[in-house]
Amino acid sequence: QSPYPPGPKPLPVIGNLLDVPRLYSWLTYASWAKTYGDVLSFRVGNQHIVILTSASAAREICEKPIYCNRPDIPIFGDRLMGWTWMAQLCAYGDKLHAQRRVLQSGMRAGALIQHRPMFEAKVHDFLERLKETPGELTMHLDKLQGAILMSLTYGYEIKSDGDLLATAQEAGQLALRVALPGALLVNHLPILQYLPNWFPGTGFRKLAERGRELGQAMRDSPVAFVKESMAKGIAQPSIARDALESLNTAGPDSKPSAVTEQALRDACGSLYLAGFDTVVATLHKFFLVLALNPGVQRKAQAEVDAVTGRTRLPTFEDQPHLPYIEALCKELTRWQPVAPLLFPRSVERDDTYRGYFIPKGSIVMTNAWALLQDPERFPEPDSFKPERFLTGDNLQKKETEDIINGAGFGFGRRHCPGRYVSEAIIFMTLVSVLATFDVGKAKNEHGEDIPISGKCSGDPVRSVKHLIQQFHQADGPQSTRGIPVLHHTASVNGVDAEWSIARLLGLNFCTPCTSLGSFPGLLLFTGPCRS
Ligand code: HEM
Repeated sequence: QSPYPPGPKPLPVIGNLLDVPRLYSWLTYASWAKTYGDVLSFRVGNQHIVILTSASAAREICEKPIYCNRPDIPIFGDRLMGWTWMAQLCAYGDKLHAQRRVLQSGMRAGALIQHRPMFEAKVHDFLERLKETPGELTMHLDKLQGAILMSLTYGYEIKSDGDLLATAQEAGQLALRVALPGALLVNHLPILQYLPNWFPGTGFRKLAERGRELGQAMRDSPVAFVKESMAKGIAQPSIARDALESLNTAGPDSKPSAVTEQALRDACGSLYLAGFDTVVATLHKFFLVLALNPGVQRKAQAEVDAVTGRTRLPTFEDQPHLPYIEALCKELTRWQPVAPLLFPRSVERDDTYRGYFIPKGSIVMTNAWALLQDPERFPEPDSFKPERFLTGDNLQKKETEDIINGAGFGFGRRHCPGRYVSEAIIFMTLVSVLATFDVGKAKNEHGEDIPISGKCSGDPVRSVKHLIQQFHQADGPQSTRGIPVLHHTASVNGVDAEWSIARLLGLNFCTPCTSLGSFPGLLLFTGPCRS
């Protein structure tokens, strides 16, 4: 048998359990990579873990179908919550292919053009709310992303309470509650799921039951809403509407990976949990970047102002004329990545890669943080420098972009299907905020800046928590920039422009985080979650 990929020497029974830090595990993996190379492995108990630290290895491995499963998390499994229908947790195979067809068709760059007015309108609503209560930034960002996802997926406008969004939000909170490391013993001792209900310590079954109900509601109610709206002829453009229309017009398709109504329900029902925290965390990061880098903020504002003449809000049509903003968006993906170890894969059967044996059931993770922090490719990697994307020949640019996309959104067959959606939301929010707000550090009672370190928390479950907590309550809106924050009912050229602008002095964030569960001392499943 070929050797396992090299790695630190394991102890008997526990393997490398004591070598894997709970905090900043990606830093440890990056330093191991210097000794053991870009494909290294270690063991925790009898679980093999492989860490990839080069784009070439990540591309090659993540493209192979046998590396495209997700590790099992018992609470989400079919005996408990039954959430394995969700795209992000789904086994690799026909069901996933059908879902990904729905998602890729509904969220490809071309398909998103019809949603641009909606993105702009939701961002304008956000500006209004931010202007009124800048200290509530977190709440406003949550509302922005919630409203966009419900509209994009179902053409649904959120109401105050008890609506479809509430179900998705409860499901998001539950996902966090049940999947956080140490939250439920059953995730670490899967045998517990087979115990009868009366057995002490099986309280997780109640949560599982609620999860099952929410999962069902998340899949069925919104699609029922879309069908009803279609029957009345008032359905707004959405991924679900377009997919239902294609289903109605297409002839029967007997391929195992054919799109069915169930695939469509599953695909659409996955989007809130997959696309919420990742985008909200990136937008939080943007505000942090502005507060930490006044020079970047001024440059970006100057570029936006030159295009709009400071008489209107920016639009998607302005995008080709905003190269510095484009570079800023890329740097935002690179700097302090939201998913430093991407989402883990599990290996379906024994394999040999570059002469190394990778056993069935191994967990494979890509150290995206290390790829995006490579000083040869990204000099001074700790600094936030959009300029790094404005130079270089085309070839180098292309390679760098591939790395940013792969390390930001995943390599290979299970890469993020929501990349273009997040790029559109992030672009529109960035330019609109830059046009209308100045973002700065909060002041203390003596009027002095409260320092922000910009240091990221090392907990893989909360890698952006510290970034976010470093903001402080704003001291209220103040007029500065003199650009209209338009009501979304107004035309983009500003007929009903309201000439009152807020200044953001400081922000008060909650704690979006970036992974869903872990082994004792080891990240098991990296993905979006909330706290
Ligand atoms: C800044 C924003 C985002 C980041 C950084 C991000 C990142 C990721 C990553 C790293 C993966 C795993 C890829 C892999 O395993 O190779 C993923 C999967 C996924 N993302 Fe995103 N994502 C973002 C936004 C979104 C949005 C807005 C949506 C949808 C509206 C979305 C939907 C999904 C889905 C459905 C999957 C699961 C795909 C699968 O397992 O086959 N994501 N994302």
